[in-house]
Amino acid sequence: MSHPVLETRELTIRFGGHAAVDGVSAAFHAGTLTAIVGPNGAGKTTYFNLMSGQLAATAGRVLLDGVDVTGLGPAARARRGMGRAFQLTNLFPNLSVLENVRLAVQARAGGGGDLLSLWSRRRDWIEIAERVLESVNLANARHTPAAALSHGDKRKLDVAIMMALEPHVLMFDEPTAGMSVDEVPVILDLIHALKAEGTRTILLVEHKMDVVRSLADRIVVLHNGRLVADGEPAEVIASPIVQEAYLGMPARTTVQDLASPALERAHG
Ligand SMILES: Nc1ncnc2c1ncn2[C@@H]1O[C@H](COP(=O)(O)OP(=O)(O)OP(=O)(O)O)[C@@H](O)[C@H]1O
Repeated sequence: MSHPVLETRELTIRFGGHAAVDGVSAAFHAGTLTAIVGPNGAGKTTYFNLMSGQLAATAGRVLLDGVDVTGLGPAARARRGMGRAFQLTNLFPNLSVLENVRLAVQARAGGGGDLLSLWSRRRDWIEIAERVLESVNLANARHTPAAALSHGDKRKLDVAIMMALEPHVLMFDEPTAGMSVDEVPVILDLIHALKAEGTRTILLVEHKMDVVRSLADRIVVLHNGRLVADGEPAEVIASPIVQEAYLGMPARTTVQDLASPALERAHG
């Protein structure tokens, strides 16, 4: 098998005495979409934050393309090709959709150079930005200020900005959360298309099991900060440890989302 693009080794973070992520080792390969699931508070978002550099590990390591990036912050990891959607902190609220994406394209290209060449390159950047906006179905809103977008469109813009940076690792934190029914397929189709390219390493935190089923090549299950299952979707969903973890979880979480027929019977 090829070398992993992204890898965590015994990755741990403690808040006070509590290990929110506890010795998690996993490797992620190009062309694979991995869904990270688990009950509320399992440590999924914290694990994402440790991989993207938003949080610093208490122990363990993160490797990106074989390089130890544990000590690097989020910007340095982004420059090495890690993209994370749905931070919503990347948006310039008063700039148009197109300007937001154009700035990301420009940042990727490296904004340096003299004014004249900047000006001619600016056209190329705008063209690339337009193409990215087409791909997320946001071209019609190109002149709308980011602040005026619907929640769903803000999420699409966030994906567009991530795409403009041309990451080879893509992390989606609950891509469909807070989206209207008609907005959901656009984001899912986009993730499908990125996956179909077959070259990217895609990670997804997702509660909705139908979304996980339709997208994931592999499921990693976290429970109390620990990795408790890792494998093919059908196998993982059927495993006793997953059923136990989900049967034991609080009411807010969606048991039926993870339900296999056996689990449904247990609940029915
Ligand atoms: N900055 C922090 N300080 C203290 N505790 C934290 C912090 N961030 C997360 N935690 C704790 O770490 C645990 C894991 O939280 P995390 O948000 O990663 O879980 P999750 O699996 O993403 O949950 P959800 O599905 O509800 O989003 C929780 O017990 C949470 O309270």
